[in-house]
Amino acid sequence: MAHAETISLFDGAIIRRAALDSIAKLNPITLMRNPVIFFTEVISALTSFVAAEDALKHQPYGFPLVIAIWLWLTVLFATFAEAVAEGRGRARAESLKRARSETMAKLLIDPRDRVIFKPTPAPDLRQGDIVLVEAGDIIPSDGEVIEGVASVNESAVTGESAPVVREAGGDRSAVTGGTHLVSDWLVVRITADAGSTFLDRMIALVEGAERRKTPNEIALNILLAGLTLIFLIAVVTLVGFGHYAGTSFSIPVLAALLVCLIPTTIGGLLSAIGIAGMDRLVRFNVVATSGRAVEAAGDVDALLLDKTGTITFGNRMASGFYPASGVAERDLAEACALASLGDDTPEGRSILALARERYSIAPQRPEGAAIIPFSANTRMSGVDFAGHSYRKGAVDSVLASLGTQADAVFSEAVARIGRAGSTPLAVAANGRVLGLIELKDIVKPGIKERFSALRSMGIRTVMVTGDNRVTAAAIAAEAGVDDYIAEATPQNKLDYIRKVQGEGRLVAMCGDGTNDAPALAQADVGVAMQTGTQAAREAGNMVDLDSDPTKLIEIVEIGKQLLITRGALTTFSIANDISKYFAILPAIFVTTYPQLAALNVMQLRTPESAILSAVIFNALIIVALVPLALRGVKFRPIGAAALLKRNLLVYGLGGIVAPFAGIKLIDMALGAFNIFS
Ligand SMILES: Nc1ncnc2c1ncn2[C@@H]1O[C@H](COP(=O)(O)OP(=O)(O)OP(=O)(O)O)[C@@H](O)[C@H]1O
Ligand SMILES: [K+]
Ligand SMILES: [Mg+2]
Repeated sequence: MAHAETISLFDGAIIRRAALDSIAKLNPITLMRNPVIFFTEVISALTSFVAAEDALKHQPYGFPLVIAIWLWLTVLFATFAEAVAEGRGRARAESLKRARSETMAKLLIDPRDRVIFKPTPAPDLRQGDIVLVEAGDIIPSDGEVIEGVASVNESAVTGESAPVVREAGGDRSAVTGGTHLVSDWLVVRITADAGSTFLDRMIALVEGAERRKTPNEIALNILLAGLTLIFLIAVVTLVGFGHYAGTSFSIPVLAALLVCLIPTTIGGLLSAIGIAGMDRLVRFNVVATSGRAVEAAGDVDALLLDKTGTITFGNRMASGFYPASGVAERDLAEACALASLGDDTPEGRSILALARERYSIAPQRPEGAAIIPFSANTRMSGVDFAGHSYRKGAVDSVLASLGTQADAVFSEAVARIGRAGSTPLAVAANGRVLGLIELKDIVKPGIKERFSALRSMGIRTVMVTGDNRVTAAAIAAEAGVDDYIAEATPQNKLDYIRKVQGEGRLVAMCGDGTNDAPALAQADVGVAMQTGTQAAREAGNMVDLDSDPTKLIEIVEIGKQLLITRGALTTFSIANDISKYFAILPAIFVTTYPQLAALNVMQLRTPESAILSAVIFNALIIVALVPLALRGVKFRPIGAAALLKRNLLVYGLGGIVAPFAGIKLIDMALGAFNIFS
């Protein structure tokens, strides 16, 4: 999380820029997106006309003018809140922009020839171009490794400076533009046009340029607009009532009353809360492409995880050959090597390496060989040549394809490998099973404790893997997941998510492979590992730059915090009304009904001062709550009901009490300067 440099809540440069931006945001056309504040702007404009007339005819600094100024300030404070939230993201975007490379790419004219290349500026690269990247080079754009193995320093994007391995064929084939190659070379097929690379999208996201209102925000906005309308009707009714009672109210008084009653506090802070949530994720090195996903994370019931590369480190390496009865180990090793000849996955390469190391077997690819590449659906790979056929793959898949069954010795060997948490691959030559390969993998450390933390948050963890049952069970036990599904195809993963969603629950999925992409796209929260494939990273709605599946804990906390903050400030905003009533209503009726003076519980000095104090409080409270909106209300894992009770108490009761104190103080301060005495 190194690049997540903390930006102070009150960074001077951000505040100055936000002050300017908040004025630009007064443009009514853009402000219309926020109905409550737009309405406040209309009221402010109307009051300004009255105030101008009053200032010309009567006194230059009269009550209408002061009210008009504070109504404008209310609008300005609301746009300021949004501008500050955006400014923090912008500061982060600046540091990312520095990573955007203006490098020259080595464009290969003929991908088979790694010697002749044409130097091409990175921005001129198009999807499908093939480039060579050598040690010391900056990777010019996003792409997929089609040849080579190399270590890459991705700190420009992830902040993590330990190099990561990038290689052709497997789940670690994606490279990101702006990162740089530390060793060896790679041939990369470019997968993004200039302007739409991962870095470009990340910059646009943190700048807030791509922010759209979430369905929840739209719903809340509709509710707030409805409340505004109700208060408008109430105030109009009041005018009629006053008329009947022989009182008439001036426009500034009515405007003040109306703006105090409509939910300006939450209206002004709503978008800042959403932006801040996304921003908090970035600080945890998670890039969310949709605000909706962040909200969904707050309510997730189940988390699905891929095994290899997500729960385990994912560098599955061949570690042993286990021949079937009557087969020599060397013959098995040779068959394994032949079956892996065209297999460009890390698993395939590790098998060739082990055969070379143990038996110096290094077969050449025979003339006219037909390569059968690995697919997540068949769960096998192999080669056919000169009437021979070699296959290797998941044990059940290989046996099923041959129509044979395993004998007891073989089954025991499969189980033994599985119990160790390794993956057994069955190997067959010309229809006969010759034995097994063991692929070793390691569970990421600390994962068990983190999963138990998820459990205490009420989230079920389910591992879904293409691997066999025994291995799945062993890894599931080691990692401490609640449940697992073995021998799963991409379709199974998708079906499982749909089933859980069908029960009305929200599902998160963490994965890294191309075969996880459909599931990542279907999940409500799809977290792709940065180490994963391009397809996975595009299908999900979040990318974890640290490739840590247990990061979901932080993601869920941030989602919950976002929902709680919004709820708390809505409660606060609406609770405020009660005390503003007590400030304003006695003030405007006191001449007609002197008995109402009894309602003046705050003992405010004069009607004008009471009304102005309420308006000033109403404006200042927006600014006062900006830090809370940006930082978020602290999330405590104490259960939904307890949390609701606590927040109602703090923000509901606080919302009623705070304005009494605030308005009284402002009234006293005005008195100290003899204003509207
Ligand atoms: N290169 C390969 N050749 C043949 N078979 C393979 C190869 N790689 C993996 N397999 C087999 O296919 C199974 C499914 O692999 P895949 O990578 O699709 O799993 P997955 O569904 O992504 O689940 P996970 O990543 O959790 O293991 C593996 O468990 C293994 O038995
Ligand atoms: K208000
Ligand atoms: Mg996988």
